[in-house]
Amino acid sequence: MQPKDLKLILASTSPRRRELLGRFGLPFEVLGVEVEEVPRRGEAAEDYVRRVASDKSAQGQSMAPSDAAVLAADTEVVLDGQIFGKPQGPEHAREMLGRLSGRTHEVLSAVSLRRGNCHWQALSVSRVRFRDIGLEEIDAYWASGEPADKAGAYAIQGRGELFVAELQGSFSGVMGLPLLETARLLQQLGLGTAHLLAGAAP
Ligand SMILES: Cc1cn([C@H]2C[C@H](O)[C@@H](COP(=O)(O)OP(=O)(O)OP(=O)(O)O)O2)c(=O)[nH]c1=O
Repeated sequence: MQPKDLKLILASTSPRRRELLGRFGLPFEVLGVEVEEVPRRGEAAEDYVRRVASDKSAQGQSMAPSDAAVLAADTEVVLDGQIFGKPQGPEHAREMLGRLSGRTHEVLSAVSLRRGNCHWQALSVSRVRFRDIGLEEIDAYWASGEPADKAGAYAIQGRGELFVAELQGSFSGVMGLPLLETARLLQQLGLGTAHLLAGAAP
């Protein structure tokens, strides 16, 4: 049973997150948030994603009704400890994908949930191995428009899967909202897994 009067808000502009949260069949509203996404000097990638996800949910909470539960997330690609955000243009995408080619990187997705004074967080870490990618392929991929707004300049849920030789971890986490970790956080609101598995009535 969904707790009565639960108002759930997804603080995100990402269509991927909307689609992924939508899989549970829960009613929720979406609020766009925009926070500064700049790692601090010496900040570890894990601390950075957690901080940004937390900033997003805090900003969402400041705009939402006071009794609402607010969910937000942040996803970053990490190679050799370096954080790859979204590409700023074709050169940047070429550089990122060139460096990811033939290597294994991590995708960190932090999820943050707030209600009232409570704050819960979860982190999903996945390892993704790319096959070797040619320059011609990178340019063709950029021209598709898919990499532009994605961390690491690729989308595993789209054509970018053609680069993926191996995935260890969470497909939804790489895509932007790890569903297992999100479900665990939603339990804090009284939403059990059985409720999420059943989905809401159409
Ligand atoms: C690696 C990867 C990332 N992404 C996306 C997920 C995120 O939308 C984006 C990373 O940027 P984020 O800053 O995490 O999110 P966002 O700016 O798109 O949305 P929000 O409003 O919630 O802050 O990259 C994919 O869609 N597929 C992938 O395979």
